[in-house]
Amino acid sequence: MQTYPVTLPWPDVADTTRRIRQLCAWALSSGRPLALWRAPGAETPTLLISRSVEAAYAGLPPALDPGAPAGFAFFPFRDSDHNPALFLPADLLYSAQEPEVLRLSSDQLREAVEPALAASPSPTLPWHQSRQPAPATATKAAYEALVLKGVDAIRSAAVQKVVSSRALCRPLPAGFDPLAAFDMLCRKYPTAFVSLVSAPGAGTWLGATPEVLAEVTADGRFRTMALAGTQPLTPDVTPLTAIWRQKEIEEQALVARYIVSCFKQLRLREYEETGPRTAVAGDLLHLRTDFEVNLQQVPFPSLGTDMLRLLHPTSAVGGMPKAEALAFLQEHEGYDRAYYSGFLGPVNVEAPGVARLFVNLRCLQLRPDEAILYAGTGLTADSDPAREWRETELKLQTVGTVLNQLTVNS
Ligand SMILES: C=C(O[C@@H]1C=C(C(=O)O)C=C[C@H]1O)C(=O)O
Repeated sequence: MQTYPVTLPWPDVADTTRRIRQLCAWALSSGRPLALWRAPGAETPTLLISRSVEAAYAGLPPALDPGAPAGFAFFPFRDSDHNPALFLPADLLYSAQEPEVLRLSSDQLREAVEPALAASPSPTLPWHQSRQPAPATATKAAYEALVLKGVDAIRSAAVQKVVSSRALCRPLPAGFDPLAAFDMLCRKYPTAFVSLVSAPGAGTWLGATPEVLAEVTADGRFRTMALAGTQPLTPDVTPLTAIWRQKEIEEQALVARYIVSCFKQLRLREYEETGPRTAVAGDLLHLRTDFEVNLQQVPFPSLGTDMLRLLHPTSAVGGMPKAEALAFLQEHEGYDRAYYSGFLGPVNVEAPGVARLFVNLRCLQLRPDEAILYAGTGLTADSDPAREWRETELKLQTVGTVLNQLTVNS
């Protein structure tokens, strides 16, 4: 399908925020899925709308290959009928970098969207809702009991590492506006991948994640990272002064080793490994190792695709060994993670062959009157339940900040 740019006569002054709102209003009221995102370090967001949700149902994770279709991947933590894997085709693209231009895949879509450009969107938009009930939320006692079970499983050698998580339900402030919340996350977290995804069936998800799952860049590099270990960023503890405990060093090393084992499985030896270093993510610090492969120098044209399929879900969100850790979570975690700790991001949108996929962390799901927030912590044999609970509280604040401060429509 050919996407051609169309310059459309927008009826009013060049206000990209308003244009994004108009396009979202049209997509949502006509039952179409949308994804709005701002890449780390980018100045402006991109909006993608698909012709229908039926066109977005996906099986395997997307191919990271210049010839593959352009779209936005939105994959759940685990496959299930409740949380379909989606690859939203790039039928309509709008980038605030080119405010007068819409990229459309067909004349049909152009005819459908044109009248909407003159409409005045209402301040409250009909965001898509998940058909699933709200997930069970864990009390402090319940979460600490889960951590203890995880520690037992590690001590008995059933697993090496497991990442437990929980959901938290918070009321939405009156007049909460997801687009204003998205803008706020963009301003507050310039180095995060900030996203707002709304799709029939999957619901509406907002987040600001620090974790790259698989990236293929315009200059032919494949990148991924091992991110784990958490402590708060405070005036006394900065990336330069942070000290890590043995527990966090081991926990992060396991994630790095998992990535190396995926390269090994593909028999790739030519990767560069940098770190671990302390990295800032919002008000938190993590340990991070970066991995990079120069795709021009290795005989692996499908490395991005193969690595994506091997990596997800990584040991940073599931555990190790993968199958045993996932079985532990299925049995004991007690709620449906849905799209939390799945992955998301654009493929072949920026340019053919460029993909930016992130782990869906520091996110929330919007429901009519409430937000469901999600966070997890990597456990090892030395985990302290009260400390792990506090760590989830800190992580929940990253996206939770929009609920504290946003009460009016912008
Ligand atoms: C699971 C989460 O984060 C992951 C787990 C971390 C940890 O255990 O220290 C750190 C970064 C992420 O890889 C989350 O944010 O919910």
